[in-house]
Amino acid sequence: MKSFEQLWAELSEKAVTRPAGSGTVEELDRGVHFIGKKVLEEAAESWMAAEHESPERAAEEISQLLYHAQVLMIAKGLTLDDVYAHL
Ligand SMILES: N=c1c2ncn([C@@H]3O[C@H](COP(=O)(O)OP(=O)(O)OP(=O)(O)O)[C@@H](O)[C@H]3O)c2ncn1[C@@H]1O[C@H](COP(=O)(O)O)[C@@H](O)[C@H]1O
Repeated sequence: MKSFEQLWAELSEKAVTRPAGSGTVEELDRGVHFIGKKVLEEAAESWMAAEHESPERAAEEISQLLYHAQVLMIAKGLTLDDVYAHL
């Protein structure tokens, strides 16, 4: 288990060190357009899981939505504070 901030630290480091086999690095290389579609896909799956599936399944899909939102932030050069400033 990891927190939102722990995941952010891990993904930010991988974006710099670019370890082989990282799905994050692969997504970053594919760019904002590809990552944006993943965000939409996981948002839809989160919605459907919340409407029709168990709380555990909804939590799983929402975790993927948060992951892809973080990858999109990194691709766009944003920091956590850039986003937190709007909360
Ligand atoms: N939390 C996640 C995470 N959530 C989702 N995904 C990716 O998001 C995609 C969607 O997952 P699923 O296959 O379950 O989704 P699906 O909709 O059924 O099918 P597809 O989207 O794959 O077609 C997959 O390619 C996963 O690899 C994630 N990939 C990585 N992480 C975390 O990010 C960290 C870094 O990952 P790497 O960069 O791969 O080392 C890891 O330690 C994980 O904790």
